[in-house]
Amino acid sequence: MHIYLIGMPGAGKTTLGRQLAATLNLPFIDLDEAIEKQAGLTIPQLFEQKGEAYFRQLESEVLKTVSDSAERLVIATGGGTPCFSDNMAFMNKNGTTVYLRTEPDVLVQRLLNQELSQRPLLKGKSETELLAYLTQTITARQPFYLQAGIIFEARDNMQAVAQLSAFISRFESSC
Ligand SMILES: Nc1ncnc2c1ncn2[C@@H]1O[C@H](COP(=O)(O)OP(=O)(O)O)[C@@H](O)[C@H]1O
Ligand SMILES: O=C(O)C1=C[C@@H](OP(=O)(O)O)[C@@H](O)[C@H](O)C1
Ligand SMILES: [Mg+2]
Repeated sequence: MHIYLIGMPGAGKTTLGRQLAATLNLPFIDLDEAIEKQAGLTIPQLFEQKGEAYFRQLESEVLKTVSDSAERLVIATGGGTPCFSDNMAFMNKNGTTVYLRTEPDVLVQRLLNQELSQRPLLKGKSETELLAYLTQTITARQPFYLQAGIIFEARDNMQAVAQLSAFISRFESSC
């Protein structure tokens, strides 16, 4: 049974996922990185050259391939992963899903500190446009995100990892 981190871009799936894996002494997989490896193209190249529909199909396939591992993994998904195909049901069947819930204004501040060119759906947006896009997208995605086994508000990083691993072990022992 794997641990799947889900949530909006900037929620900390990759960052917290890596820390959680180190804390639990489990291998870490970033789904976007696995997709890039499989396609031989970066995420921006995939969107540009093949289009989003192709990316979503590949995303669903790679989610299933990496989940085939007999070893328990911490998997950081992409922001859209739970909302396409049967991915959310698949993840709930194959492990513990954790929704890293973050308010749009916090996401904007984190994302503005970063190079947006690596995130094709956000690229070229001003602060106002980013806030509008994230607010609207959270509303659309929330019905999927809220199917997660655990809903977690990430705060200070080090504390967040300890809290999150305690939540996961409590959740899994109650299942
Ligand atoms: N809990 C947190 N507190 C403060 N900054 C964070 C937190 N989680 C992530 N960040 C920062 O936000 C940015 C996006 O994080 P990332 O892990 O790439 O998010 P995701 O994979 O969910 O899109 C990074 O600069 C990261 O350092
Ligand atoms: O929100 C999305 O649909 C996407 C989020 C990205 O992952 P992050 O959530 O790590 O940015 C990546 O999978 C792709 O650019 C699409
Ligand atoms: Mg990520």
